[in-house]
Amino acid sequence: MEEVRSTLLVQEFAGMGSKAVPRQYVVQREDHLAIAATAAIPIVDLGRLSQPDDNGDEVVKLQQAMETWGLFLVTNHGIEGALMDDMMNVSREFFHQPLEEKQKYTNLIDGKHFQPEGYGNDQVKSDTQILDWLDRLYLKVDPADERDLSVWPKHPESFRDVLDEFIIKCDGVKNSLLPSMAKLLKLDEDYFVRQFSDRPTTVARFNYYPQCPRPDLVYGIKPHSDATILTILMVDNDVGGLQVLKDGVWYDVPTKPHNLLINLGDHMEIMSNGIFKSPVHRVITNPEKERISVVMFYLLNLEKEIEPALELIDEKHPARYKKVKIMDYLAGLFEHFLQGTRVIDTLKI
Ligand SMILES: O=C(O)CCC(=O)C(=O)O
Ligand SMILES: [Fe+2]
Repeated sequence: MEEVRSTLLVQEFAGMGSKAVPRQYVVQREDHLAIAATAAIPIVDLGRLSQPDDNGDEVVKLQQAMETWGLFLVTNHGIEGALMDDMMNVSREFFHQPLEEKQKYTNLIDGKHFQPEGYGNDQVKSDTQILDWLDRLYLKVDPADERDLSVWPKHPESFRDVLDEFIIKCDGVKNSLLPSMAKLLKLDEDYFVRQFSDRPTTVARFNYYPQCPRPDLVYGIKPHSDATILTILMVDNDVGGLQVLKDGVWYDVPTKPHNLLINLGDHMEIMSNGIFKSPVHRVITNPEKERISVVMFYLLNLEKEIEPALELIDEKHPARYKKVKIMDYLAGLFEHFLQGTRVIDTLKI
């Protein structure tokens, strides 16, 4: 199908100060601001969780979070507040540059053909598609030899150095969570760490949600679950907007300065045979304030097949998901996202 493109990035449109929003962004439903409450997700102390002799409460909190919300906050995670602030600040500086500067990293080849990496907004596949109210920068960071540095910002000048350090630190957070997750499933402690040993994929995504005159009509990001093992999010300290769906009800996700949010992904739900949950979440817009999030997506090697861990399967606990190659999983992702459906549901047995 011929690609149809919107002519403006969201940030440029928002900057015009219009009180209306273009029709491509308008959602055809009305429930999306009806929020019950704030999600009671736990805060897990990662330092204590990693101490074998003194981690009782933290393990219980982690288990409860993984089996109900699929979401939790972590504190004492080893990333200095100053580095988190730097990462947020250089991201904000990047988005605040003039359009011409950001377009040097565009995600449109020859101004036309969409590629996931780079700066821009949604891939537009038809003129009836509903767009999200965000611009983003999307960078593959692992395997490191597959980085396309032509779309890695050179300005602000410290962007790459800060990101390099942030990547290493977030990787450490991921690696210190995986053994506890495996133990909760009574798998070998290094079960998940081993899965990540062979050229896994990591993607960094910088989301910029400009202020929006009609939060009642427009999504920052439509409902979805992440196609990852897990996702680490650093969200704006001052502006909420992330919401999670549980038992048919939407909840606000709380934030705390310098905490990180951990969001389990579909591939963890599959490998845990449904014991751990990959939450459906979305972002709503804010009429007064812009919002930024920095997100690290952790996937295995895309050539790998995933399935429920064989150790979890027996006569009483049959496999609940079919085996799937990660690459094939990702191939169907965007279409499902647009339809408001989930790839994982097509694999349920
Ligand atoms: O901005 C956020 O808080 C969430 C972003 C998100 O869900 C995503 O990038 O997949
Ligand atoms: Fe997400």
